[in-house]
Amino acid sequence: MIRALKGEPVDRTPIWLMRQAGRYLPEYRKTRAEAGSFLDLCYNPELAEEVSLQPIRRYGLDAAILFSDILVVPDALGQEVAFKEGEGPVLAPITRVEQLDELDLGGVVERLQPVYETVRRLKRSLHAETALIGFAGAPWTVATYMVGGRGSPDQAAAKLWAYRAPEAFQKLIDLLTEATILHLSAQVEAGAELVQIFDTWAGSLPETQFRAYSLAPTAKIVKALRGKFPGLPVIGFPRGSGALAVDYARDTQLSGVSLDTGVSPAWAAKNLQSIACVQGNLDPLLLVAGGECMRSAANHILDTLAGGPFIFNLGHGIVPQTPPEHVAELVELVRSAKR
Ligand SMILES: Cc1c2[nH]c(c1CCC(=O)O)Cc1[nH]c(c(CCC(=O)O)c1C)Cc1[nH]c(c(CCC(=O)O)c1C)Cc1[nH]c(c(C)c1CCC(=O)O)C2
Repeated sequence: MIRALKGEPVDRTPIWLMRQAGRYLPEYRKTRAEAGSFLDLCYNPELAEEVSLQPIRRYGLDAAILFSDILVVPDALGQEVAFKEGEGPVLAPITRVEQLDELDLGGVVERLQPVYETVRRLKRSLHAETALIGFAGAPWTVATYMVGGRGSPDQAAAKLWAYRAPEAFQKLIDLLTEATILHLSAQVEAGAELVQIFDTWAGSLPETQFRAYSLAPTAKIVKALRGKFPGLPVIGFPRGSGALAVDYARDTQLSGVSLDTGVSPAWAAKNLQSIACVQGNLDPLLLVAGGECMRSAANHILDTLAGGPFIFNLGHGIVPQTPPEHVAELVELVRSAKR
C-alpha cells in the first residue's frame, strides 16, 4: 500500500475498506457492547485495538485503520459530543464566534492520549506488511458537525455561517486546521505510517468555498505534516467534489485521492492518476447486494485503474447491513486479479 502511494510498482493491488471495523461484524457488536458507549470504545486503547484488528484477522487486508472517530477532535477541544443510539452524533452547537474562545486547542493532544496509545498498541501487534492508517476529519467536515450540532443532508448551518460571516467562520476553520495538524502528528509519532483526511461533505460547497474551506486547509495540513515527517503518505477524501478533485489533488500535494462512488474510473485514470495514487470506489451497496453485480463492478474498477498507482476501496464506508461473506468474496477477487 505504501509503495502504491509512492507511485512505485506493486505485485498486486492493495485493498482496505473505509469503515472496515464496524457494526456489520458480529465481533465488533460484541466488543462495542462490552465497552459501553461509542466514545468509551474510542477512548479504550485495549478494546479500540481489538476492533481495529478484527477485519485484519478475518480478511487479511493490506491496511488497518485506527479505530476512533473524526468527532474526537471537537470532544478534545471541549465541545460537548455524544453518540446517541440510532441517531448518530449530537453536539452542543457552536453558533457564535465568541464560543470559539472557549475551545482549548492546547489540550487536544493531552486529551487524546488514549487514541495515541491505541496507535502504539496496533503498531506493536500488526505484521510489518500490514500498513497502519491514522486519520482525521477535514476541517470543513468537522465544522459541519460542530456548527449544525448533528449530521444533516445539506450542511445548511455551517454553510450559512460561512456565507454570512466568512471572517468568523474562517477562525473556526483555522482552529480546526491547527487541531488536525496536532492530532495527525501525534498519530504519526505513535506509529501511524500514513494518514487519511476525510472530507465527507466537501461536495456541498460551491467552488469558491470548496477552495477556501476544503482545499486550502487540507493543503496546509499536508504541508505542515511533510515539514515534520518528510515523505509521509497522505490520502485525501474530497467526497462529492467532482472535477474539482483534480485541483484538489494537485494543489494539496496529496499522495492519494480517495474517489467517491460517483466518480467515473475512466475519468480518474485520465485526469487524476498522473497526479496522485487513486483509491476507490466500489459502491458500498454493491457490497450489500453481492453476486454478479458486485463482481462486474469490481472488475471494471480493477481493469480501468489497476494499471497505475491504485488502492482498491469503496466509494464511502461499509454500511451495517453488509454480509461479512461478501467482503470475503471481494477481497478474494481483488487478491486474485492479474495486474
Ligand atoms: C463523517 C464521519 C464520522 N466518522 C467518520 C466520518 C468520515 C467518513 C465517512 O463519511 O464515513 C470516520 C470514521 N468513523 C469510524 C472510523 C473508524 C475506522 C474504520 O474506518 O473502520 C472512521 C474512519 C468509526 C465509527 N463511527 C461511528 C460508528 C458507529 C457507531 C456505533 O458503533 O454505534 C463507527 C464504527 C459513528 C459515527 N461517526 C460519524 C457519524 C456520522 C456516525 C454515525 C453514523 C454511523 O453510525 O455510521 C462521523
